[in-house]
Amino acid sequence: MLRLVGLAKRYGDTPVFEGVDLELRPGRFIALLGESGVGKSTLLNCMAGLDTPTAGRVELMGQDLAALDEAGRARLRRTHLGFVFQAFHVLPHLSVADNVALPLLLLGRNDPQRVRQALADVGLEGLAERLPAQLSGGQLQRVAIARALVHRPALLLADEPSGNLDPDTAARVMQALASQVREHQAACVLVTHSQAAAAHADRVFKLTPHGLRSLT
Ligand SMILES: Nc1ncnc2c1ncn2[C@@H]1O[C@H](COP(=O)(O)OP(=O)(O)OP(=O)(O)O)[C@@H](O)[C@H]1O
Repeated sequence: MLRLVGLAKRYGDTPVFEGVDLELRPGRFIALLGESGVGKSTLLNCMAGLDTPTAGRVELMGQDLAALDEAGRARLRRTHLGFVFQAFHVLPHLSVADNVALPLLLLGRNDPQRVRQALADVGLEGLAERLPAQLSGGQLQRVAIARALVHRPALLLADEPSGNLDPDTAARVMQALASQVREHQAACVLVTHSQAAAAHADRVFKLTPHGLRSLT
């Protein structure tokens, strides 16, 4: 599903991380902790082919991302990936429901029932027709999560998805991610500073400048 081999990233002369190895199989849920600035978001972006590592290899669904062109990487992402970004990247001129429906439309699917279910999973059932400007930060974050889940991707990459949420809503959102893993055999990489969020994962790793260290 996802394999990282000797992954390294540097900006000019400044190393971010090196020696990152990981193998993630379907149905596995891992949490990634690490100090601010250690490169967790950069690593997630490398996993998605949105950033290019300086060394090493990323294999997604058995394909070496470096061997694909940009269109090939985009196709792979569209089909197999759900990504919750730290900055939600919600489209401002589309309603909540239309934002969440986007991954399905890009795959040529029209499934309002799936959209309703994804919104209900994150507790936004009443807000489908609102525009993003009419939502709170935590509600926007949940739109981003519903959008990442709606097409039932094989791999979920979530960057601090519970960061802006109160404990009850955070637990509900983590539950939505976890059920995607358990019921649909997705794999999930969760970047978080929250121990409560990390507790939903099967394994917890800490990203250090010299690779991933297993904490559990
Ligand atoms: N375009 C860039 N040029 C130079 N350095 C960069 C660039 N983008 C990120 N960095 C640096 O790379 C490092 C990793 O950033 P990243 O956002 O991946 O960290 P993070 O672990 O996700 O941090 P946080 O927990 O605060 O979100 C940081 O030290 C950051 O300053």
